[in-house]
Amino acid sequence: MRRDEGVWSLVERVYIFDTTLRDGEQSPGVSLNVKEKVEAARQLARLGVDVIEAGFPVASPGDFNACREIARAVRGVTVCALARARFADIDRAWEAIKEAESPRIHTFIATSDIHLQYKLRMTREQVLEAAREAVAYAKRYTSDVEFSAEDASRSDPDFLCRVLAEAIAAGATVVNIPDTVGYAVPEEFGELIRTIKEKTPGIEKVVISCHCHNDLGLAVANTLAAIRNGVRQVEVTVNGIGERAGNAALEEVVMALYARRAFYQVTTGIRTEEIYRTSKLISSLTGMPVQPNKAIVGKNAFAHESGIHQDGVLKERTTYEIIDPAVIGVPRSRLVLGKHSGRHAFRVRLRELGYELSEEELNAAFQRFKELCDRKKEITDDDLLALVEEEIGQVPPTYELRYFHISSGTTVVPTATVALKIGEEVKEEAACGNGPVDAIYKAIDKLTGRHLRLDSYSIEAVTEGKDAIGSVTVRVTDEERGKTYLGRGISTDVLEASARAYIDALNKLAADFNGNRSRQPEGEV
Ligand SMILES: CC(=O)SCCNC(=O)CCNC(=O)[C@H](O)C(C)(C)COP(=O)(O)OP(=O)(O)OC[C@H]1O[C@@H](n2cnc3c(N)ncnc32)[C@H](O)[C@@H]1OP(=O)(O)O
Ligand SMILES: CC(C)C(=O)C(=O)O
Ligand SMILES: [Mg+2]
Repeated sequence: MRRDEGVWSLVERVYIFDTTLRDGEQSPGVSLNVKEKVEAARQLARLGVDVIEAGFPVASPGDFNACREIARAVRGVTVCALARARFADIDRAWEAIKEAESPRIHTFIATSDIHLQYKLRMTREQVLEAAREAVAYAKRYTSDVEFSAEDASRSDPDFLCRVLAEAIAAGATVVNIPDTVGYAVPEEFGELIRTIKEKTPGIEKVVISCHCHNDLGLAVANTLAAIRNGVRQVEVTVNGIGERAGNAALEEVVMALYARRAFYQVTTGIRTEEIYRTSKLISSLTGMPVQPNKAIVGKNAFAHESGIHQDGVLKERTTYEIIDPAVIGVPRSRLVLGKHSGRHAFRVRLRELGYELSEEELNAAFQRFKELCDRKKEITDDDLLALVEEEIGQVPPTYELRYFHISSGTTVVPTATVALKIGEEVKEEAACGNGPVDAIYKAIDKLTGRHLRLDSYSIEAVTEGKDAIGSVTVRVTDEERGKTYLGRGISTDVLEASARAYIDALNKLAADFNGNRSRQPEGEV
């Protein structure tokens, strides 16, 4: 709890208890060093969480040091450390966080019969006693003591309420109700909170908290159900990381309360514009990538791929977005150009790239774009640039590539069959060559009746990845007329790009011949 809030005012404010550095670090494979934990804690404070659970100091010297450094470094937020219901754990926890501006000891013990019988090997009476003693012992160190009834959702509610009452009587200021194994479902969990409120003496004096795990994918739903029933502290982690399937995701809970504030009628102290940055930082520190379709912070959370949605968003963002991405610190939504996109989004992206195309040019470029989409998963800006440059740089085509076929390999003579549309006719020719490109060019020569000298041929990948677009540039000379032409072709298939480049040069030659090289700069020969 922040100092300036005073102690436990029960206004309609939901306190955000971040356990990324404790339960989040319990994610298999995650281990943060002291420096990384301090960096994360500073960002959590910037985000505006109320409590940072910094670690479990008895677990290791590293965790102890991390808690101590966080307690020293971070201000304006409560720093909390976890301890079993054992004096030695509590001593260690206090030692680690005592320099915090606002320290909290969080002690816990399980209350379900299954945990009592098999794990703790304790009777109910012993657990009651341990809870009471642990809270009272922690209370000697600090006024801010949280008690958790581990596996509360699988506990006998009457016994659970008795334990909570003991903890409150011993001085707990927050009682936490964990759904430790993610077993609860929302209606049931909400009901449990109601029962606790009705049946636990002293409950009105403390903040009720919940801590939900995601084993059934219900951690956020259960947390929201708990809030609806009176919980005013929620234990969450950034990106939902944590033991097994993780914990309730901070960003999802916070943004559900934000987006549906009229429904929930509660607020948090989170600076939502820091959410995206925090998610990125935690992902990079923990090495746990955020799945693209993750709510709020996934790469696709504000990306629109289909034409109808893109058109809607361009006309009015709220048609397909319930949250303005700027609110969580993402500058704007992304229109992803792909095979489901339409002309509106295509035109807008080209405009952003500096191209204002005529309707005719746009339609031609759009058709090429759709063909490209069938071959390439994601169309990048570089792809678009290459495509549009080629499209608008074109002269009226005398020759159009219809198809080609290649037979090539180490033991055969490369042979190409090429079909061109010339005027209204489609003609086909075959030729052999030194290699597949040579064979294609010879077949094109046969079809056009022109014999150009190939002065240079170069190829480069204009985009990245295995499905990159290849750009071929050829320089050819019409020896009869002593003129040289540049041709450029692009495609994900380098042979097709080669054919297109050669045909581009031939079209320039033909246009020159016919006196209608309208769009080519003078001198580019
Ligand atoms: C639901 C949760 O997330 S709880 C937090 C889980 N986090 C962690 O466990 C991470 C840090 N843990 C550790 O580093 C170690 O487990 C330690 C240092 C805490 C303990 O290590 P060890 O002493 O070797 O014990 P170990 O972990 O094998 O067993 C746990 C012991 O604690 C007992 N225990 C478990 N929870 C509690 C509790 N809340 N209060 C008191 N005792 C408890 C168990 O019954 C067991 O006792 P036993 O040794 O008498 O059988
Ligand atoms: C320590 C407690 C709060 C916990 O992490 C759990 O029960 O899941
Ligand atoms: Mg947990």
